Amino acid sequence: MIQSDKGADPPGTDVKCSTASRPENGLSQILRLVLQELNLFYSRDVNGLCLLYNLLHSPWLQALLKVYDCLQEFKEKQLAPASSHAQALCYEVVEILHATSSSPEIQELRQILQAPHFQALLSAHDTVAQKDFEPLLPPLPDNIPESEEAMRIVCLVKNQQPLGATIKRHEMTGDILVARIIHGGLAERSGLLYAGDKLVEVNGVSVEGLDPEQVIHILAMSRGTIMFKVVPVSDPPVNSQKMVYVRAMTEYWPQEDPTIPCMDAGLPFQKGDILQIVDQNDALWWQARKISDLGSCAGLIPSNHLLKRKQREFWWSQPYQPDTHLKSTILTSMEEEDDMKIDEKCVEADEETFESEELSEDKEEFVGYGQKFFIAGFRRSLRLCRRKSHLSQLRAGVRCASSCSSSLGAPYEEVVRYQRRPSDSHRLIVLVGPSGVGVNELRRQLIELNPNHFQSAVPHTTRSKKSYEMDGREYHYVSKETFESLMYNHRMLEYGEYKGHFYGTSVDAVRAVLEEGKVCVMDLEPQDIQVARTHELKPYIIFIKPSNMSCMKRSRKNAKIITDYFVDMKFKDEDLQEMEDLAQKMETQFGQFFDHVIINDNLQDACAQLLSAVQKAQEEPQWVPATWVSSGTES
Ligand SMILES: Nc1ncnc2c1ncn2[C@@H]1O[C@H](COP(=O)(O)OP(=O)(O)OP(=O)(O)O)[C@@H](O)[C@H]1O
Repeated sequence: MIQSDKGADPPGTDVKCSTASRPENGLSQILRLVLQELNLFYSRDVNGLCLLYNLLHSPWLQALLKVYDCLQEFKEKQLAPASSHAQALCYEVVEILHATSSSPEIQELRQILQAPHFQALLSAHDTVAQKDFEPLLPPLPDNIPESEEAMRIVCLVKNQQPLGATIKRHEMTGDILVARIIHGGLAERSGLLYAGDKLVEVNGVSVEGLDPEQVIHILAMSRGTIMFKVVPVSDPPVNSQKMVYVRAMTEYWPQEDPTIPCMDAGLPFQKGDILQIVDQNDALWWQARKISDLGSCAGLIPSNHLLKRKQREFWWSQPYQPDTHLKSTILTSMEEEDDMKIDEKCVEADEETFESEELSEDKEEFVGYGQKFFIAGFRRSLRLCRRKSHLSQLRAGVRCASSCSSSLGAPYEEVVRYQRRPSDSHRLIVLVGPSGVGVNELRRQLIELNPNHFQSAVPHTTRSKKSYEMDGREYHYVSKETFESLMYNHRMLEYGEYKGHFYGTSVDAVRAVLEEGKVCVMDLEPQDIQVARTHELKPYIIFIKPSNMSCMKRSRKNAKIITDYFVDMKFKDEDLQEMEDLAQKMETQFGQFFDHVIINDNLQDACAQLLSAVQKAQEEPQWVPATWVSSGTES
């Protein structure tokens, strides 16, 4: 019907002319005319017209046709620069403006024209307009014999960047083959070289009979353009793997690995680095980038399987040391040292320092007393009691096992970006740091900022309740049997023994805070982090680190260290040194778990950083183990 009606176009309207060359007569114009005509039929109530009328009137169809018109118009336009010397023109204009009497508008225009980003834009424009592209590729040799039909000539311009390919010698034939093409490197971007291609010549030099090292030497000596003659691999590999992101749970230094196929192509990484794995085709060597440097070309890293094997070999090559992990080397020796120190401090303290037994215990346990208000969960750090308990021996054993297994555990942990939804529970905030660094101080300050939003978990104890205490406020008071059952059923995130009583924080106590819609903030010993790393709690681990010795001496001038004998002592140099050493060891051994690091120098700054980190943890996407997101299983 519309076709037959086309003949009824009003005179003077050329609907058959090119829609592209005359935009005013484009498709949307045609549509307008059709609608005008349909209008006539519509008023006569012709069947089905109403439907068609609505369809043609629909805004989306109108918009679509407009887009089509624009594209058609653009397609037929030959874009040419108005000037290929825009930058020179700009200088001229600036000169003229200088000579002109100055007004605010002229000054502003001069500033805009002279601004570096504007100059850079004009320079880029002129480069494109003049087609001034460097470097120029040399012409292909024209005397290629017919017998070399299966060959490919590849010219690459090196431009001070590595080629991004490795070579090897075929064990049987002795041929020099391209072993792998590095993602993002020059060779890959050219799309002309593939793993498996056989090298015949490099810059006109035959590689027959040469060692890979000799070929590499020729390549290294080459500047500018390199010409390869290759026999292409019959079946070029296709990388159809999806990108995987992992957290490095160990460190890797290619320079120290004699087994890496090409040391220069290796990607060094440290514990905790997030890596984007772009190629897992090789069972032994993967290709990866650091997410902090995604623009760079990929590097070689050992595959999961290979790195595990390396870890095992390294482990067995070490002389037997019964206590090589953090807790035993540092804390066991600290246990003895501390006992000595505490004795010294005890001798140093005068008698007036000792108060009545009950008051002393309160003071010892609750740092929160004497503050603006009482905050549950602020019994003094368990770190002191852990050092002196028989439980610590047991825990040391458990920790040794877990520490050993973690050093031999999966070297990469698959991670994904996780953004907490408003309906999800808050992530548990865990503060970790060497004793005395200010973990409790920062935790308390954070909670005091907004006690309705931030809260500690109420710990459990086996000691009896005092007259002024309330069950569930200072502690959950439980029997020794109940405590042990929680412990052995892995319901305690941390625990310790002090003066014959057990103390600890349970998963349920944390859950209770989270279920109230609050953010639970707790401190943990680094070796307890693994226990808290579950799908349910999704802990965000913040490492509180001491600053350097001179800064610490200044900032801790009036601070008090809390000792086992509840004598608040000033920090001595050796306390600060011990803190620094311990922080370093914690970072070396557990750095892979730290989501954020805060240097606690100026307390106010550190507290502001803590608040910002905690908000980011709850509101912004973060890397978390893939198992926390993809399934309901705990890891
Ligand atoms: N940035 C800082 N500047 C000055 N003093 C600080 C700073 N951070 C903490 N302090 C003080 O240092 C002392 C020890 O801090 P805190 O009790 O928080 O340490 P901790 O890391 O919890 O160690 P522990 O668990 O062994 O008690 C406290 O007196 C605290 O007020």
